[in-house]
Amino acid sequence: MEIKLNKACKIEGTVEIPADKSITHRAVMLSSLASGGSVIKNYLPSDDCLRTIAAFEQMGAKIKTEGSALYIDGAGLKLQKPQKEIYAGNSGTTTRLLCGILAGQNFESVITGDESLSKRPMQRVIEPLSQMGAKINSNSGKLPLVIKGASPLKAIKYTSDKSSAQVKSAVLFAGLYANAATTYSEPVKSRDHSERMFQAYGAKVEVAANSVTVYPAEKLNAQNITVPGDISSAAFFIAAALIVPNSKLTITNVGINPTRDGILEVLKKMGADISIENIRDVSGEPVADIIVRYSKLKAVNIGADIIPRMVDEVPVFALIAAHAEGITKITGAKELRVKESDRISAIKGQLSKMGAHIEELEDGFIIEGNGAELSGATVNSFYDHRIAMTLAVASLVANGETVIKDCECVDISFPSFFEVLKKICR
Ligand SMILES: O=C(O)C1=C[C@@H](OP(=O)(O)O)[C@@H](O)[C@H](O)C1
Ligand SMILES: C=C(OP(=O)(O)O)C(=O)O
Repeated sequence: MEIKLNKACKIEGTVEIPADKSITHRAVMLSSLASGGSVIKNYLPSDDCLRTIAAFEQMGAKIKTEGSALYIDGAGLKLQKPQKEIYAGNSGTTTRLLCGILAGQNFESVITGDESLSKRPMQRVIEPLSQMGAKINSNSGKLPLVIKGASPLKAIKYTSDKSSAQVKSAVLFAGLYANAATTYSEPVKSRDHSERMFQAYGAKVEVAANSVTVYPAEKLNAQNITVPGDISSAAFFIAAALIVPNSKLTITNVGINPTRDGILEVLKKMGADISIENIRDVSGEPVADIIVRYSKLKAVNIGADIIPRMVDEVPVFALIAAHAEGITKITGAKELRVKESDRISAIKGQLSKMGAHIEELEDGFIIEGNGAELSGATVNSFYDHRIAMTLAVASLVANGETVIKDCECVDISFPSFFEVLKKICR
């Protein structure tokens, strides 16, 4: 699906951001592994989360949808062997977290995915889970994966060389099936939704600065969870309001978990007019309303210490940096090369086509913001939802028409993106 967009006069109004993708995945997984009936309110019905739901239905969880809620009758920690392979679609989170759960089962299972997912690295989960005793065969570290679980798994102390919530969560899930406490350490703390939610479902977890210890569990307790809005989805509208002159936008129900709020911290440093109001707790996650006004921004340098807190926002941040005064350097973002597309190369290529001054680094970008005016062009999303949405926001400040290819990929994380965008563009 090709989408054509034109320059916006301003961004105005109030939007409620759809539910968090990371939290929806985890809530479906933990509810499926729990004993009894859980309710997940305000879940995200995006393609990636639907893959997770389908996977657990295949393994014995009974999942019913009613409006924006999911009713899950858990299968317990020991799942049923799926009758056929599990298709994870485009979703890295489904695949990697599932590996941790399948490692602890008494059966062999197979995970496959789409073309993009089949190119993504899985050795990062194969390695710790193999140390724990699972037997995993792969296509040179890529999908399809054949996972033969072991019971119990062997507890390990694992130090990861990268900060990845997916690897961490895979090890934590496997730790529920281990013979003793399992500890995972990482260089910079990655998103901690798993740790928070494990505790809510009754698993024993100890959290230190950059490490987490999980204890074996006999059972998990069903829960009622409300999923907050996704800051990674909100980031596109924050960006739009910041760079389109005369804008003012209120974004309600945004998760502001401190392991996810790097984008807000960096934008404030750049001089962004962003206020965070009505901070509250929703099912153990901090949530707020965010008011954003068009702002004159100054360039900053960001690196490996903050990237894990804004990893999925880097593409749209690059666009914002192209509107700041001065030169922004982004480093420590090499992980972007192994997401749904090579996001460093995609952003450099497509924003350059629109007239931005961007240099590509192995692990980031150098972006010259001074007065670069964007022009409409025909650009490629590479079937990557974050690239499609970044280019849609870029079109709002570009002269002339922008044509974005293959926009159906927004369904991966934000199916209503273009409707919401239409509502706030004047
Ligand atoms: O755990 C999660 O829900 C996610 C972790 C991040 O990936 P990595 O763990 O590979 O950094 C992020 O990019 C992804 O969108 C969701
Ligand atoms: C990288 C992403 O997701 P996943 O790894 O789950 O495919 C994303 O949503 O930007």
